[in-house]
Amino acid sequence: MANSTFDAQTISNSLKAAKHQPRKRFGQNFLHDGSVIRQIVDSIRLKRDDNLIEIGPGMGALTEPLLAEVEAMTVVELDRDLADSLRIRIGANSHPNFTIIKDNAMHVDYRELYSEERGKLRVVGNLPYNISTPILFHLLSYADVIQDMHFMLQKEVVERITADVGSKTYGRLSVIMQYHCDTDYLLTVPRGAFNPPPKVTSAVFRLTPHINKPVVAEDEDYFAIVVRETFNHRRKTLRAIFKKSTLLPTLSEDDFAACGIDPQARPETLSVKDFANLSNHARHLDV
Ligand SMILES: C[S@@+](CC[C@H](N)C(=O)[O-])C[C@H]1O[C@@H](n2cnc3c(N)ncnc32)[C@H](O)[C@@H]1O
Repeated sequence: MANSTFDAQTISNSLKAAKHQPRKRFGQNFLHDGSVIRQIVDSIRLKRDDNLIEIGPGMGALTEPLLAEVEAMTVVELDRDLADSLRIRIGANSHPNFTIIKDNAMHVDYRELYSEERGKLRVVGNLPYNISTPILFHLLSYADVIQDMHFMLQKEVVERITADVGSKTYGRLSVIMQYHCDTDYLLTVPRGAFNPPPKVTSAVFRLTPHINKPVVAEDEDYFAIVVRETFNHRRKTLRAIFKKSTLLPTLSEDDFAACGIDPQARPETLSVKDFANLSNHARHLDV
């Protein structure tokens, strides 16, 4: 496919034509760098019959090149003005398989977009940074109907999501996301690729929900509490964290040994499997 026609001038003209002032409260930073747009679209490796969903299409910088690659696509846009101008620009009538949902992505029931015939969802979005983590958690609750997700977020958040155990950025977000999905850092995107430029550098990453989780927490809510409580005190040893916490039981040497974990270890050295072992063991003990 030819390079995207979405250069800085096109976006700037589109914004003017739509008399659209980027709205801070909706996290509106529009992509205008054609080569970045092409790299993002290529990284998704779409097939014609994919069930593609874009969150926050904005002025359509990603939407148009994405739509060129698939037979059907649904977009979810909160800003009604942008959704209306997208309908006109893309010509929803001439694209019977292009659907615009004017709604908050946090309120969408993604299960309704799935069917055996359409297949699992492939979700894409240059996400509004102000609500990025809640949107990710909302989508994780639909992991069984999602094939994969490609998102752009602040580089710092992407580094945390994709961090390896033991690294400086490994934390709660890494463990929870990696419990549910394979995570891949794909590309770094400079501030200048957007209009207006955001304050920080961005990055694109892929989340692929596990079909069969390699590690199973018997109680996922309790697992999330263990992860949160331990990383709230990431400088302390696990022995001290469990002793001090009002939500977790005090663990004996035998308890730690049963989980195969050194009580002197600190949270960032624990793998997802270690956290699952700890929570599966601790949930049976009295606090
Ligand atoms: C960072 S902009 C990206 C726009 C476009 N995809 C691009 O790359 O140029 C985020 C987009 O998400 C929309 N948005 C913000 N909050 C939203 C929400 N809760 N649900 C759906 N869309 C939202 C904004 O209006 C905006 O169009």
